[in-house]
Amino acid sequence: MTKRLLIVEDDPGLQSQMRWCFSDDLEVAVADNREAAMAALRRHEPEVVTLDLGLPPDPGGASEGFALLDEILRLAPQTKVIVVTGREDKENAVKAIGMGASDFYQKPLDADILTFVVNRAFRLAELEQENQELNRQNNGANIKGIVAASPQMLTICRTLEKVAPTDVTTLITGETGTGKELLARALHDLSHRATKPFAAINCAAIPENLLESELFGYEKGAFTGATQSKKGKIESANGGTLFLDEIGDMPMPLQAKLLRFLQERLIDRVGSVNPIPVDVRVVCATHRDVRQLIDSGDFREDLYYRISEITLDVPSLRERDGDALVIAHSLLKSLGKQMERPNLTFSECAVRAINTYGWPGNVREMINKVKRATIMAEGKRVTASDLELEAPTSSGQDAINLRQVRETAERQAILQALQSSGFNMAQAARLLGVTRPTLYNLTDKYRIETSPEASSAG
Ligand SMILES: Nc1ncnc2c1ncn2[C@@H]1O[C@H](COP(=O)(O)OP(=O)(O)OP(=O)(O)O)[C@@H](O)[C@H]1O
Repeated sequence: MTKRLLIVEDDPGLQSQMRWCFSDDLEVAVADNREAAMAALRRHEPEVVTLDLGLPPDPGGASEGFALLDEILRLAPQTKVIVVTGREDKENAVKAIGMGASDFYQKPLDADILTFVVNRAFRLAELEQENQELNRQNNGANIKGIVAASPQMLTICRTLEKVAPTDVTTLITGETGTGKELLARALHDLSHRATKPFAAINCAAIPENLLESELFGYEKGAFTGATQSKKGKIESANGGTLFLDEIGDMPMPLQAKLLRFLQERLIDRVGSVNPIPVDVRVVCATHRDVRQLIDSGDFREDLYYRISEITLDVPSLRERDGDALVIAHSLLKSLGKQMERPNLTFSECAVRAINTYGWPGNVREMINKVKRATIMAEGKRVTASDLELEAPTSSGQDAINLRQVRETAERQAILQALQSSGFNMAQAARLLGVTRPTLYNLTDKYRIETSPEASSAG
């Protein structure tokens, strides 16, 4: 991306000397008074501004320069402002730094030093931007491995953070591929048990006759083939967390045995009469409707109450506002890196397709599609067809002129950014690549509500 510099200088001679210093590498705008400088700031959004403090109507003093410095930092606080002062004007330089200027430079002009100071400011701006981008990717979830921006998932993450340090038995429900196991691992990682084992077992994947010995272990000679004793999953999780996936598929006889374990915290290995005490935190998950299973007599109600001291209902991807795109971006980045295809981006049609598709297989399905696209994409742009998705028709198709197309797209992008950021204006502005004041102007212009309540009511 081209770097942009704004030179605020009222002396035409100095203006052209400074322009000459930089115009090869940078996009340079020049302003000779406060009003012109603010207009240029809004228009070009320069990362760096050099600001001569002695501007008209106070060219001999610094009042106008300070007023402008203040205005710049209020409108675009991330801008790196280098104040240019007179030869012996240390006092004003110090005052400007105190107000938030990032550096100062004293006249007379020395091209080498000025270039050095300006480049350093660009580097600083770049680092700050990278840092912000990293924070954005760390996303609202703030839990390792979980990418989320939707208010629905952020609420789940905050609940998870509160529940994790406790030992309460937690039931995680949600469609397949929504991230139930990921959340179970996060519960473990954020608990005091984090350094102890996390043992997972999928109750639906193991034949009924083997599940009991898998869970509870067995003693030597307990059955044909039991040539030596073996610990079960529950025992191997001792001190840590036991994750029972697809608990809704657990056979009835084992439900009774599990209930006894949850009540007494003792296990009986198959073929043993000596109960063994085990200290585990239990987390269960299911994609099935447990209430329905209870009604149909396939799940014990007493066990249900035991395992659901806290329930986390994970919404499907299509129910989460803005998550699909945020997760897709994150996957494209990580898979692109893994497959040595960095710097891939989604085309506009891919973005629309990701946002409109229903994702029946949720995040797991998305991983497969993005993986495929990472392999198939020609060039740097991933298209909807690389993702094996249908490209939805452009929403601007029926618009009668370019302005309408632009406004429709702008409005949609703003709504999307607000939803993705949980209506955090600073974060939404960053997502859109505009300043916060610009975003406020745009939400006013399009009469977009800036709070989640108001927007869902509307
Ligand atoms: N919010 C998320 N951010 C990043 N990765 C995610 C997210 N949700 C799910 N995933 C990834 O998607 C895949 C499926 O998630 P997971 O296995 O946790 O789903 P699940 O609900 O347990 O599925 P199932 O019910 O089929 O067992 C995993 O690779 C997981 O890391």
